[in-house]
Amino acid sequence: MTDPTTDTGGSRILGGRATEATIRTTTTITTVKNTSGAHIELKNVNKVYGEQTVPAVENFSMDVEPGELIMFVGPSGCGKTTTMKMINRIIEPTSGSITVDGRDVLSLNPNELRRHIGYVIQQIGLFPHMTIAENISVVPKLLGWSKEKTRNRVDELLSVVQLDPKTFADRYPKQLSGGQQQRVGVARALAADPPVMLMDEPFGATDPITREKLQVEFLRLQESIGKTIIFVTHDFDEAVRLGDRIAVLSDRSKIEQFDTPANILRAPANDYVASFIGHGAALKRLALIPLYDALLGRAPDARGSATLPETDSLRDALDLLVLTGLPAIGVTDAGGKVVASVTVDQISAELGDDVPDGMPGARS
Ligand SMILES: Nc1ncnc2c1ncn2[C@@H]1O[C@H](COP(=O)(O)OP(=O)(O)OP(=O)(O)O)[C@@H](O)[C@H]1O
Repeated sequence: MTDPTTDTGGSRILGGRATEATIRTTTTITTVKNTSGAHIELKNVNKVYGEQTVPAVENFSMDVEPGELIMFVGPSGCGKTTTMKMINRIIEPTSGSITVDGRDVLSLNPNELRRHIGYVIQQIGLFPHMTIAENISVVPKLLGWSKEKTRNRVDELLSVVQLDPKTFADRYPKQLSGGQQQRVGVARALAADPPVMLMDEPFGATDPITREKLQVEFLRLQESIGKTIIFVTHDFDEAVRLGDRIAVLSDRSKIEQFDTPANILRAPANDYVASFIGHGAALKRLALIPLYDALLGRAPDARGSATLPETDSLRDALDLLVLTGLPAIGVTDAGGKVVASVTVDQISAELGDDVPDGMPGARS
């Protein structure tokens, strides 16, 4: 590998690393590591409620790879929830086919199906008269697990969602904050280790700070568990932050664009998608590019200049450059050694034509 500190042409400081970012920025989705997820396929799925003449979902087709985290984004009433709930048959499709790992969900017993698909909703839905441990144990109990196996799983899951089992297992839901309850909701959905998780605005009811914290935790969790997840949200920024791919939906669940966050930000398919992105697409793209994946300069000679770890994003680097007024920021590797530098010009170069106003290279 080229030594980044001597490469005058700029280099990616950890070239070739199979990162989340490389997965997200390429058009073809590469395999996500550590997946325990299932393949989901929806083909020409329709839903017409009752006597209605207009379908809530019309001819919806989508192929989801094992371990992918797919975000459904769209306005209220466009059919996101209906589409998602047809996968575990909380809502029955009117026509079309849905398969999970090749098995037609319509041929499976609905209760059996739901035990294999974790489900997290905004209203959390914890049972108020049960302790946290009992709430998480609902599905393991249905599956006939022993007391010991269930208790071990509860403790393991509480730790996974960053709640100390000793403190929280025997509390009741009302003794937890909203964010803590939401974590329990995620733990409960994971209890039987389902290959598929459906998440309906799971963080919607939390304040922005808790929400961001839950998102970060959730990403870390997904890195290790690699479930196939369908996640419904109103919030495009949440979709960009979390999704491997985003489906931007309009009325009747029409797919306006289905692609990686980076590709949608770089090239929205139409005005409808562009209106969802709103302002600042370039800045949102910068937040998706970690420094180790960017084309950077040689390590700065000057000592004592500001530094950032390579795992931070180009957006973080831009913020620090603006804040300090420095011409360059050092980039450190996992051992804390300064291995490269980043300047505003390099950040502009990464964006190509898509440079925000006020940065070098911006079109006037
Ligand atoms: N049980 C129902 N009976 C009749 N119509 C329904 C029913 N549930 C949903 N709808 C209608 O189907 C359409 C899609 O609703 P859905 O809840 O899937 O949308 P959504 O995109 O998830 O909305 P939101 O973001 O507000 O939750 C809407 O027009 C809604 O009014």
